[in-house]
Amino acid sequence: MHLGRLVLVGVGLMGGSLAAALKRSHAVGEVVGLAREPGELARALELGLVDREETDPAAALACADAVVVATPVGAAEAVFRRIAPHLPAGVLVTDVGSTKGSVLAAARSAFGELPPSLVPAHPIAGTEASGPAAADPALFQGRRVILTPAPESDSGAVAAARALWEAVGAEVVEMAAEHHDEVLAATSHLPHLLAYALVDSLARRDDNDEIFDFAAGGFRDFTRIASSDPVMWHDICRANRDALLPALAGFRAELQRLETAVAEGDGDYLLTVFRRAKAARDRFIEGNES
Ligand SMILES: NC(=O)C1=CN([C@@H]2O[C@H](COP(=O)(O)OP(=O)(O)OC[C@H]3O[C@@H](n4cnc5c(N)ncnc54)[C@H](O)[C@@H]3O)[C@@H](O)[C@H]2O)C=CC1
Ligand SMILES: O=C(O)C(=O)Cc1ccc(O)cc1
Repeated sequence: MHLGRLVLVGVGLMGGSLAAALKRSHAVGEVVGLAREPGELARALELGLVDREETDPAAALACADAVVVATPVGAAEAVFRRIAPHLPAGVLVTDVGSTKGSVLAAARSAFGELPPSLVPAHPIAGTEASGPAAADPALFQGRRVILTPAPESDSGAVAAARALWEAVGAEVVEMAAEHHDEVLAATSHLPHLLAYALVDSLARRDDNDEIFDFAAGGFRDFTRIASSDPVMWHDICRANRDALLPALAGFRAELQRLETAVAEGDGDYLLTVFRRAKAARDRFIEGNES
């Protein structure tokens, strides 16, 4: 797989990492960053993540072989509207957003109908860091990327998206957007919301200095997740409301049951839950190490 020109909209952790990885594997000739205003991509240029900054979408998209949208998901519709009039037919459009139903809806609204060359993607790789300085060419190596093509998606475009992600070392799987959003609501969006809620609720206590002074490992792990980019997670929680609400309701019921067990001194229930959770985590780690 070789792309002559890749147009990147959003050159932060994800966009920057993809550009760096494609360059490292010699899978791309030129990376053009489409900026909102001149100078926006200065740092990305300095780091060699993009070769050229363009603010004019027509100039950026001329001769493009692929377009990757790597902005927070709330910006997707505005980005699609900006590129729509200048997108040559058949050019692959993909993204890295954490929610997929919202990206398909944004594209339908911006383009009028879904372009067959649009193949939404979600790399299950990342960190709490953001911005171009955090870009890492190895970020996708050995990680999964979920493609969520629509029925309208062209099979050639799906194959091109697959080849792009495989070129940076990812394992590509396909899934319906709705199923993706339900799975990720439970495994990613709910945990981030819980981490933000826990850290915020403790930080707002009067004795918060002492709480942070004596924070043991467990709380520290939650604080790492809660230091993720607030705008990005605000966008995700709004975009995936329909799947996140049932995940939250299910979790609230579980928490309620645990509260009852603590109140009633029901050690059997606590031990059952803790043992089951530990076994699940141990199995998960073992499966991911092999
Ligand atoms: N951070 C992570 O670990 C992961 C993030 N994602 C998804 O990747 C996407 C990007 O996330 P990050 O790279 O972490 O964020 P980031 O904050 O590092 O980068 C986002 C970039 O988009 C630019 N941007 C924002 N609005 C824009 C617009 N309207 N037009 C052009 N550029 C715009 C920002 O200037 C910034 O450079 C998000 O949709 C997120 O849900 C997916 C997997 C992992
Ligand atoms: O930093 C972490 O623990 C993450 O979970 C990174 C992450 C954030 C968002 C995604 O859509 C996928 C992965």
